[in-house]
Amino acid sequence: MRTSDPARRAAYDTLRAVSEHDAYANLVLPGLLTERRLDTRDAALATELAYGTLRAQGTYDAILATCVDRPLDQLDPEMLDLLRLGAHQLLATRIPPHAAVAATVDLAREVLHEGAARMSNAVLRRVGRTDFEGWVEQIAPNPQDDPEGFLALFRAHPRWIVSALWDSLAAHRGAEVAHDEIDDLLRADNERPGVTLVARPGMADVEDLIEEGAEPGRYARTAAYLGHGDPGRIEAVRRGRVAVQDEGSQLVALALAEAKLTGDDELWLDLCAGPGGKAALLAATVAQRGGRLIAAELAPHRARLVKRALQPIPGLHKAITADGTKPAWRTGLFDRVIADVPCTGLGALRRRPEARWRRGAGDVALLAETQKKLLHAALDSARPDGLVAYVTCSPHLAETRLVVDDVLRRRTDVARVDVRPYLPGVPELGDGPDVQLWPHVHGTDAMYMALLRREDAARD
Ligand SMILES: C[S@@+](CC[C@H](N)C(=O)[O-])C[C@H]1O[C@@H](n2cnc3c(N)ncnc32)[C@H](O)[C@@H]1O
Repeated sequence: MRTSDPARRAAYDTLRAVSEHDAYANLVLPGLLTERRLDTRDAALATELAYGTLRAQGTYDAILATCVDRPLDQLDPEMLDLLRLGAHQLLATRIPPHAAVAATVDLAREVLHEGAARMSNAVLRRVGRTDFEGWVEQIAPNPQDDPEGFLALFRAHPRWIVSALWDSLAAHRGAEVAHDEIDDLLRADNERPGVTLVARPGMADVEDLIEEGAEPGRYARTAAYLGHGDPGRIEAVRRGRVAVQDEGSQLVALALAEAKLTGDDELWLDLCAGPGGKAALLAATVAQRGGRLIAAELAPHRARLVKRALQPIPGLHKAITADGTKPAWRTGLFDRVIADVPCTGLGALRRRPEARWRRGAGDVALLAETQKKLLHAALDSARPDGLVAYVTCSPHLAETRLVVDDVLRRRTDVARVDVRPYLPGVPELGDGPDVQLWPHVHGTDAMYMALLRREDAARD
């Protein structure tokens, strides 16, 4: 591949892989950067351009729709990606407008043809006539009349997501706070998070990571922040004693591990384990108590990742490929169970730049059905007095509180446990008993956790 502009070319190729093959930008781009040996500066530019363009794609499309003389779905998809990349440079970077247009026109000539170069020149000149705020003024609804519609365009989130996040903020933090904070939350979704490390209990210490230049985590005793450093340079990461893991994920796993339990405490289950981040943290923790973890995962390729994640952890843990809704083990077997269920991922939008445009409101109901089945199965798998953590990386009420409420309405053998005492030092956890973490408040992904105790009674 010959190009005079490796950063823009890598960004463009990432956009194409995402649009054409449903690829994940955070998996594609690092591979391209390594394969093409981009230097640090170009790699940083390519990352900013690819992630920034993908994050704000819906807003750029709304702007481009007013600058192109036909519906956007009638453009070649290559042309559309190119225009989005150009719009991002014009509206959200410090690249001078003439350079943004010229670089995109050159790229059009290189990857498409002369006609595309002419078209991108004409369209981007129209885009560049006003700045981002100017465009918002022209095409966004009035914030007083339609605050959700305004924020959807201004903060580049689909409207249904703005609405779901707002509802969840209101339910957990009150209507007034939600009104004041929704913009902070959406803004936090648009910021690339730094790298957080987990020092797996009994295998590494946060102090060792501080010596490597990391800062101690705010809340989890296992967490350290590496900023935008490369975790691969740390020996303990290469050996699996330390891994990359959001602090919210660490907190919910540790809360389950710390919750008060009477009786045996040696057999734990992770019902939805892939790719294995929480499984590895829980396995290291139960190993310190002389116990073991069974980690189930439906997708065979993800079960292989779980197996790999568990390999360095001391103890006799096991990764199995299994459908958690149809347990392959006898009921009432486990002392502690985590059901970190498949969800829309609305709590981790800052990590996956394209994710917000991929999901639709219709996905939620379908996922909620699976989530309920998995929670029933998790409860059935726990022994009497055993504990179950229901966890999602989405704050959507229909995937969190409403799932738990629905499952509990149908059973007489479950009690709710207040999670908050097991998150010591974490502020602003609401009225309980469940907890919702927030990127703009806690600096973590928006993890949700409900804690349930299985009681000795029959299901309805
Ligand atoms: C949110 S992810 C789990 C993340 C994981 N706990 C971690 O910390 O790395 C949910 C996982 O559940 C898996 N899954 C979906 N349906 C399942 C089922 N019926 N049984 C077991 N796993 C399932 C998905 O493939 C996905 O890997």
